[in-house]
Amino acid sequence: MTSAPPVGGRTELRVAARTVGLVKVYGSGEAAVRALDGVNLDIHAGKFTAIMGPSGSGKSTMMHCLAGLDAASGGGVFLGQTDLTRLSDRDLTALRRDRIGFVFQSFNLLPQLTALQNILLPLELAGRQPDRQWLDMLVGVLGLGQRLGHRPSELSGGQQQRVAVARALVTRPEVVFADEPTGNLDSRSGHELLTLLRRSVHEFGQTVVMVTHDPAAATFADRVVLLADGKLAGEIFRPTQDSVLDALRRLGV
Ligand SMILES: Nc1ncnc2c1ncn2[C@@H]1O[C@H](COP(=O)(O)OP(=O)(O)OP(=O)(O)O)[C@@H](O)[C@H]1O
Repeated sequence: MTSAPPVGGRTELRVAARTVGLVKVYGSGEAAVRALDGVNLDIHAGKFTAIMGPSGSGKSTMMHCLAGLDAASGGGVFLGQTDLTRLSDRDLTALRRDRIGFVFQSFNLLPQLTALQNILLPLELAGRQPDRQWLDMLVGVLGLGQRLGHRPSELSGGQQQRVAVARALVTRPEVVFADEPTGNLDSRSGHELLTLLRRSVHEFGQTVVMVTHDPAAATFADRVVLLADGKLAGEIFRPTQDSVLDALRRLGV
């Protein structure tokens, strides 16, 4: 039986999520694709981690496995001490609802709900009451106070993305996963969004994991983890645009 390795360890960093020998194979026989090939990765709690690498290197697969959206083919995936590979579909759904936040590139807001209703949806699904102070703070920091009664179609792309961020943070999840969160934004809105994610980490202790192709976006992270061909291919602490570009170049991007 796989059990969660001790949290902490030599670096004194707390571990929010962890993969142990993670393997993910799509398809079977001749058509099988080994998207992840034995990845051991710790996601540090209260830190902003970016996952980067060439197209097809396994970034989205990694994130989907970590977030319990995709089942591992082998190895372990832990959120805190919980091994996701041992959970039933029902328990995984509850875990995603109660312990994880998501920010998708396409926002995924419900069009018939107002901004506020979208933000509160995860709490409603979990049968929890909003923490009024936290909600007010999020809405204030995100500059959404005047827009709470609007539907997504009445909001700009940047505003929609801020609603999506508020929705991801409202439950104070153990980890927020962001998949190319700036992909559909102009550069100013993208910069604002990354600043918000970074503030949620450094001011509120949130753990954030982001998949991105953008070296400028990666500089908002505390650490960049590089993937190539489904394997870990390095990491950069306190990334700069130059150090990220160098690393990507070495990987043939
Ligand atoms: N549902 C699937 N069925 C079959 N193969 C898949 C599936 N999803 C991903 N793959 C394959 O797994 C590998 C890793 O894909 P993944 O989407 O994780 O890469 P990525 O690094 O996120 O790529 P990109 O930067 O292009 O988004 C690729 O070879 C991809 O074609």
